[in-house]
Amino acid sequence: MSAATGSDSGVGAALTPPPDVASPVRHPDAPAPGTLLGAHYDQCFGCGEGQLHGLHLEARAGEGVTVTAEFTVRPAHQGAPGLAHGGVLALALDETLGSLNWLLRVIAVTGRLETDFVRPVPVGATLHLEARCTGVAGRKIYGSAVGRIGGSDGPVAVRADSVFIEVKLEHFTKNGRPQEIKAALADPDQVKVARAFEVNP
Ligand SMILES: CCCCCCCC(=O)SCCNC(=O)CCNC(=O)[C@H](O)C(C)(C)COP(=O)(O)OP(=O)(O)OC[C@H]1O[C@@H](n2cnc3c(N)ncnc32)[C@H](O)[C@@H]1OP(=O)(O)O
Repeated sequence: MSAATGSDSGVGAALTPPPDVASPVRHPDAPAPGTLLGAHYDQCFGCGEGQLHGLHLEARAGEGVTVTAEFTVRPAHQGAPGLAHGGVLALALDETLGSLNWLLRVIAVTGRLETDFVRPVPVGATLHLEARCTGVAGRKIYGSAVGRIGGSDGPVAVRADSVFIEVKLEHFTKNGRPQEIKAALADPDQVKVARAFEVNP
């Protein structure tokens, strides 16, 4: 078997929802449209305030199962001189798509993320992201996101389609490094504990 085929290659793991896909259902307790979601975990590289060079991405609940988010590219995020690193842009898309799970109130992790890099994003630019859940099929949660430069009507810089897979809390408690898991679970703020793992509070 060649290295580019077989079950470990990811080839064939479709991003197209199956015919029996269900429309996503916004949880009744999801934050109202317009609400800032805040960081789900202060050490998250995507949104956490505790990460000096993190993206500090700010996501906001939208209508239905949609979110908007913003992040400003800083010098620490460069790939080529003066330009955002593609991996950082993929992270911004991943984090925004991951925020959708909070509106569904489902614990899920990224299984697949396919990204189009449409135009370069300079340092100092603010990327305006929009993500929407396009369907749910069993444990698979499908989503799409787009990032525009400078404003919600700015030119498209990046796009992504994703499949998140619903997991149990044990996904984190069994696989995460114990010291961080213990610290996160010990937070006296139960909402913070819930959000660190995106668990229904
Ligand atoms: C708290 C939230 C933080 C959010 C942060 C932002 C999001 C992230 O970056 S999360 C971190 C990055 N992601 C990860 O670390 C995930 C690592 N991967 C894993 O742990 C596992 O492969 C996992 C959990 C995704 C799937 O494993 P497992 O639970 O055994 O799935 P499995 O039972 O094989 O498959 C379940 C279904 O998902 C599908 N599936 C599994 N993996 C994929 C994939 N990569 N792509 C597409 N579909 C997939 C399967 O085909 C199957 O579909 P069906 O039900 O139709 O047969």
